[in-house]
Amino acid sequence: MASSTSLHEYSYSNESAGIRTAVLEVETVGHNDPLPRTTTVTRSGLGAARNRNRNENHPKLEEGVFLTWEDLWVTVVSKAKSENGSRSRSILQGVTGYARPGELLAIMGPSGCGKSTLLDALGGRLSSNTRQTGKILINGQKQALAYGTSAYVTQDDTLITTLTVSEAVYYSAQLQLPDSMSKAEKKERAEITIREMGLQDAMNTRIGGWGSKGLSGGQKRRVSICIELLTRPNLLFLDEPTSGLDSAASYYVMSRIANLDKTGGTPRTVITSIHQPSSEVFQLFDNLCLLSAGRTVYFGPASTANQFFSLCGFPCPTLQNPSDHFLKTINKDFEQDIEQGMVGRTPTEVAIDTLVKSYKESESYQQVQRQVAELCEQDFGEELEKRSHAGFLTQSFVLTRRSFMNMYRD
Ligand SMILES: Nc1ncnc2c1ncn2[C@@H]1O[C@H](COP(=O)(O)OP(=O)(O)OP(=O)(O)O)[C@@H](O)[C@H]1O
Repeated sequence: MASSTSLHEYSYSNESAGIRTAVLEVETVGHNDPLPRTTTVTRSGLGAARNRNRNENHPKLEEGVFLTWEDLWVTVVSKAKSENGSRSRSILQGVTGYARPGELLAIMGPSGCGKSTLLDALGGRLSSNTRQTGKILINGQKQALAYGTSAYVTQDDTLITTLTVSEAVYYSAQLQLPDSMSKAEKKERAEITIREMGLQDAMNTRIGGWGSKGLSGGQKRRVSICIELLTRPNLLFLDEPTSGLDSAASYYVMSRIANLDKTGGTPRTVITSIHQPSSEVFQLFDNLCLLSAGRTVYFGPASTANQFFSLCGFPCPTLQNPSDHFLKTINKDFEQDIEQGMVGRTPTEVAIDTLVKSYKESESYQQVQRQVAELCEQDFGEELEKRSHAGFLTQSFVLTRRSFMNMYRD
């Protein structure tokens, strides 16, 4: 049975709190489902989010990080001229979006479309041969990400293979957490974080590497994430956290990440780039940013992306994973190949242009603009505070100990 989706939009307001919330109901029938599934997407802004915080005791939303980027361009400048005679190349071309506390934003697109560049730009990690224009605001202000408020998990695991999981995480805790915390507190933080990532059974297993078997690939990814979570960052960037993992391990890693802020404390803002999520992993995303050659094909609730593609004339075939369909539709790497370079009967280049143009004219785009404007105007008070870390002497002592331990075991 072909799937069909219908949208119902209505709004309600809370006069006493001065909040108006728009609700988008997406009703999907298909995939052999006898009953329609209804996903409710609250298109609320900060006001409603804070309202939820007050009314449902949602923990400390005010301390969360709201990140917005507007008309963001990133250009690479090289000494050699390219084929068209230009010395610069635009990797990101005017992308706009936002990320909010308690939500997981996934950045998807074909290889080389600019996913890592967008993450790097938002995390303030662009390399020196790039130029960036556009507005990136943290809690409505232009500010650098203060120490301890954000963390970035890179694509590669750089772990010391001779250490066990608990040693690796505990050493990192001693290096990152402030001297004002006692050893017992640091140990406890390390243990809680290990449990958060579901690694309690592997605590005493050595990480392992070349020639010495240790953790699986998925477990290593989780140790890397654990280490970055020790400072309890409010903003978490993940570059391809599931690369090299099978679908079961990918789901496990992503579901842990998606459920991180459900365990109490300040809701975390999570932005991840991801290559090819399974449909189960895709369902974990709150928002989706789909890029093609540096342009936005879609930004909005992940649950309505399918509807957007259908409306543009590229419906997802029955029983096909939506993310596979999106990527197949906008991947022009194999354009020379007639079979691959056509979407149905439409050339990929034309399909991408249609989607980019349709997105710019869509209600989703208007909604993103409104949300970004609302977040930019909001008064969030003080800038994010820099957190203190371990002093020079502590770090020297811990690093020396860790090196000796590594050399002895190696
Ligand atoms: N500092 C740089 N100097 C030169 N070219 C760069 C630089 N950073 C990125 N690029 C180029 O920009 C394009 C986008 O790169 P980016 O790493 O953002 O893509 P991606 O979508 O993350 O790819 P993948 O999924 O393969 O990791 C690539 O063609 C890359 O070679």
